Amino acid sequence: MRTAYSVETVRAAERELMARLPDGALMQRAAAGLAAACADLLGRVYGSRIVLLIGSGDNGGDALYAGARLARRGAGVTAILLTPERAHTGGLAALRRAGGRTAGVDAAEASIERADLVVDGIVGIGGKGGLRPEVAPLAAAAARSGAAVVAVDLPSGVDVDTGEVRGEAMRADLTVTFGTHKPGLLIDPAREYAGVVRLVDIGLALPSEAVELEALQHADVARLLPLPAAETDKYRRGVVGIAAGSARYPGAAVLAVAGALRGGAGAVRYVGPAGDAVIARFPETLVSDRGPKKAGRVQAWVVGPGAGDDAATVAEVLATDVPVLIDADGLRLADPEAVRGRTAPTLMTPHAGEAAALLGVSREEVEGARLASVRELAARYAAAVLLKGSTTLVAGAGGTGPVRVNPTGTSWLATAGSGDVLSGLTGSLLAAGLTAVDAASVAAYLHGLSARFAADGAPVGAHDVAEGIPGAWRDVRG
Ligand SMILES: NC(=O)C1=CN([C@@H]2O[C@H](COP(=O)(O)OP(=O)(O)OC[C@H]3O[C@@H](n4cnc5c(N)ncnc54)[C@H](O)[C@@H]3O)[C@@H](O)[C@H]2O)[C@@H](O)CC1
Repeated sequence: MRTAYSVETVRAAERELMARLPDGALMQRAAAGLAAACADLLGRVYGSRIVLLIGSGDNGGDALYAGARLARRGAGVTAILLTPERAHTGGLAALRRAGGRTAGVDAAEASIERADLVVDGIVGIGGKGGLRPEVAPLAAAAARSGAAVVAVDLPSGVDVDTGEVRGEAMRADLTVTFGTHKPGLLIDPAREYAGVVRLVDIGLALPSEAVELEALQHADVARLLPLPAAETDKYRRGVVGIAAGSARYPGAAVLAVAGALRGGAGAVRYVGPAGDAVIARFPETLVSDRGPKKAGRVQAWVVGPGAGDDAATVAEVLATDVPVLIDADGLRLADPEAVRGRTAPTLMTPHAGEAAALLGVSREEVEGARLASVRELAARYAAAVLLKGSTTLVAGAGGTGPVRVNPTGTSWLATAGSGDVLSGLTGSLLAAGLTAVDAASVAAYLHGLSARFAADGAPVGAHDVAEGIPGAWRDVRG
């Protein structure tokens, strides 16, 4: 499991470790890791031209010490001191001893233009707000120059704890982060500014109860996949009910069933007006037109994809005492009191637009503040929430505790119907007995992986994503 911690937790762990180490030892660990990552990126250090952008804090100190190490290996290193009187004293002395030069902001753009590598040591976890106006042009110059950009700890200008980007920020090809990932490195829009993230172990001891974000990896997902035992039957594997589709949107029903058939439940029951379309495509589906209550036993329901205005079905499903996933139209039709009052687990799966409507804010606000939005929805509805998008997030009911971030997402998934496939897949995992948070995060993982495999660099349709799910399972199980 990859984890991320808040600045507060990182700072506390740093203080604890610093008290036990000689002065400056921690910064040397960080600088050594940073210099090694820069050297790997450059390939050849000797003769390379490196520009360091140096702010007023320890983040600049890391960059200066790393610059000194690279200068000793024959790189031409120029440090641009953005606030010369406040640059890290020890780091500056080390750079000068190693033959590095310093320059003021006036010389910065010309140096950046000729550089092979630009190191962003402007701010790290102590940064507040976007880049200052006088520094913003340097970010643009770095982006123009063709030099590789390495951010120290995190790209300057992004919000480390939330992934929000409220002003100008550096865009890095590589971010070398220390001790642990930070939320801003895993959540869009900031994640996009970070490029590839390399974690350098500096010996921090971080308490597991303070985890802010979790990103499942292959091994975690493999452990959570429901596998049929030797003596099982379809009912013991779980039956998932899909209440979806309408005369107008029969395709949503077909796609949700397509996802559900690949999620590990023993049987898929479909309830709604699109039974003929579903049976034509998937004859193994148990179809009923008698409404959720009379459809027969299910262990979890999916309600909402393509549901149009059928509020009665949504209410009927919410009144059951099994786990319920509410998606798409269902989110609009569900009575918030009925959701909050449920005793069995509830999982809501909005995209940013649907989340915005539920929260009464704009879509841009949700996209700019995903972590806060998913927690807020989970708190308001006392339900688990999967917020779809460029980084899909999953919060547990109530919104406290670690939020899961899906690492397999791909923009190829931004295609009509892919959410219907996800809802069916997730419902199937719920029926098979996974918790709401596990079902949502495992489904998002498989769904993203499947889309990557199916796309392989070309557009995919939602049905391709559904068909690729077994391949994603096999890949995860190794
Ligand atoms: N504490 C430690 O032991 C370690 C810290 N390390 C490094 O130290 C960094 C944190 O250092 P600091 O706490 O000194 O904080 P930073 O270096 O991140 O920034 C603090 C300084 O930046 C200024 N500032 C804040 N926002 C700004 C903005 N938007 N534009 C320009 N200036 C801004 C502040 O006035 C302050 O002087 C970490 O990110 C990491 O790189 C590493 O060396 C590992 C060890």
